Amino acid sequence: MNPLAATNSLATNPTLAVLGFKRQIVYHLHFWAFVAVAPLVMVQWRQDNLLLAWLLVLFCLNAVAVIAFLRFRSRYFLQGRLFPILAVVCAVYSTTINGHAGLYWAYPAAAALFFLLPLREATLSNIVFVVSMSVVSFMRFPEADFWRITFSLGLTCLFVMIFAWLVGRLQAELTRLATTDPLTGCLNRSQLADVLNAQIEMRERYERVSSLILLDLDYFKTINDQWGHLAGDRVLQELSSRLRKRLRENDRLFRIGGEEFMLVLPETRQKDADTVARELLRTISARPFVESIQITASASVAEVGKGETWSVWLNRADQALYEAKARGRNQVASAPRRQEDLPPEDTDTLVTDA
Ligand SMILES: Nc1nc2c(ncn2[C@@H]2O[C@H](COP(=O)(O)OP(=O)(O)OP(=O)(O)O)[C@@H](O)[C@H]2O)c(=O)[nH]1
Repeated sequence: MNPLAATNSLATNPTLAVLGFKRQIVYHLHFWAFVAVAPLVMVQWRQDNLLLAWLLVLFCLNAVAVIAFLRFRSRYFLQGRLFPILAVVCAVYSTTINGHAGLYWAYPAAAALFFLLPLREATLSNIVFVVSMSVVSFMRFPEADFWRITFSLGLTCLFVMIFAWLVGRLQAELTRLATTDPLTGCLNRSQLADVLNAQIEMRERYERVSSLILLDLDYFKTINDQWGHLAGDRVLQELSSRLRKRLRENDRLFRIGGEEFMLVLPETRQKDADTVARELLRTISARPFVESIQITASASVAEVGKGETWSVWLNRADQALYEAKARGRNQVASAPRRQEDLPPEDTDTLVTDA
């Protein structure tokens, strides 16, 4: 696998894009660290620092292994944990035996921790690192140098930590913006295939059956025409919050079109999803929305079938929704299930009204 592939070609969803960039960072970090450290093996060997030379050999071998795993297996060798450990040990040991010549490597090592480890882990590791370097400096250098090293290394860690924290927040915010609909806060279509595929996998592997509900407001165009787009927007916002109130924590709510929503209900059979869909329609029609707007919705329910792809599953639900609309709206239609997906006691395969 080419670790750059995820960002050279367009990633299919924002989560994959972030993973692609993380892989690139890990890949480049190990590559350039290898280029910088490999010549030092010879230097330390010639100076008879055999232990340090072997540690550096280990460092280089780990870099090669990480690069190879990323390229050919698309995963991290030992989860990328060996680089930070070896970098810190080498920097501390090298400073102990080589003085200032070893100290200079402490700064890139401190920065690398923040690129390779989760923020909390990197911060804790760096505290241990700075304290270790301070102890070595105290024993090895004059007092003025000890203070300089402690503060300059501590400040370097602080700056990189702030930078890593901001990048992490920015990444989380961009992912949120890319995966949710700004009007309603529901998930958008970018996650749709992943979420449905995860349910399909649960069905195929563990026989755990999920269902989806498609829900579409009836005659929404007339709301916009009569009360304006702003009122229409507020109806959509209130609708999503009413839907959310009825859902379980594991359920996922998508806005997949203008006034069309999709709910994914893990571990829920068609019969139970049908009950939920009917309740949802009741919560929509029972109380008026903003500006006393009275509205209804139509819904369809489809349980995932064995061997089905997500697009076939969604298509079955789509057909059933069309059926609910055609039969007069404000009702639930169950997508017909294939014979092999039916539990023995269940013969309810027909389209049913709310
Ligand atoms: N206010 C608002 N309107 C939207 C938004 N997205 C889509 N729409 C409107 O939703 C309406 C959808 O109209 P149709 O597809 O004809 O559906 P409908 O009027 O609900 O009719 P049925 O679905 O057949 O019951 C269109 O007028 C769109 O302009 C949005 O974000 N905000």
